Amino acid sequence: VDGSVLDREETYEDATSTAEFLLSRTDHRPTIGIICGSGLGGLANVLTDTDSFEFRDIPNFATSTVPGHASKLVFGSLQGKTVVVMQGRVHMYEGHTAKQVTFPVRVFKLLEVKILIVTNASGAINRTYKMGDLMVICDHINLVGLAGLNPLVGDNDSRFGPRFPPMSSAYDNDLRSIGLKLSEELGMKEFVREGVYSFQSGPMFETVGECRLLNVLGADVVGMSTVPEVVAARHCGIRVFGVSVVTNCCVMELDSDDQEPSHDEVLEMGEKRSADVQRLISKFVGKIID
Ligand SMILES: O=P(O)(O)O[C@@H]1C[C@H](O)[C@@H](CO)O1
Ligand code: HPA
Repeated sequence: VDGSVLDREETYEDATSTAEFLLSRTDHRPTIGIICGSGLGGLANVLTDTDSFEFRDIPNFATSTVPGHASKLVFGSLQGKTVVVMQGRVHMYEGHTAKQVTFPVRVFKLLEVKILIVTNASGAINRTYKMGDLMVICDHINLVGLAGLNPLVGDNDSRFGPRFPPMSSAYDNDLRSIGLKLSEELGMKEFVREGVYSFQSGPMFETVGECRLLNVLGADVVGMSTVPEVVAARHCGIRVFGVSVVTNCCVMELDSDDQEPSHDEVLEMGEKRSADVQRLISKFVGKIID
């Protein structure tokens, strides 16, 4: 597959050699990893004292082909903490396997990252949500993973985690409380929600019937990423905090005049909210004990 670098299952040894590659080229020893969603990579630009690597120069990393995903791994300082930021991510719809998409998370584990912060763009299923809202993710619905396309399928390497990991508290309760309290302190209460992210593989946006189905299932938003990374992180014991930017409202009625979603609209709204996301995540990093 174009852009994919491994044609076999990524192993613990692959992750070890990638981690060693990075550790020999930076003095940073991050305890917090951050993955930036569509239009949200600006966060990497507020780090200081940075060491930056193009994904294509990192052994075993895949490269993103999606506009709005810079494909850089940036180490640096943020609010007095050492962090590693993926400025952009790769998605399964680009042709990568779930294991390739989550390989960076396993490398984070070997770098001794303890907390993963994930951001993404999503479409609103919940009819009370508005474009531009931020949603602290409290749970996910992994339709793709439930159907068998997930990074934990295949041999389990117990050096990463157990064969049967629980996912019932995937999004850390304490981290969510800190994030929500902080959003109030920052005057964001009016547009910050807490809700459920549902994952579909993409790259097509959803039909009306699919949106209605997701609504019945209890989803508040839908997107095309994040969940594989969260599954891999929880498997290896990394705590997770997630924020989704509602970049568009899903079309819930056939033959309506509602605007159809487009990636341009997603990027535009992602960039509009990017300063707020940066502010929230930066202060959050400053507050948490890693
Ligand atoms: O990486 P994220 O989940 O933020 O990207 C979303 C999902 C698709 O990649 C794209 C659709 O516009 O944005
Ligand atoms: N659907 C799926 N993924 C998305 C959407 C959407 O409406 N908006 C941004 N990412």
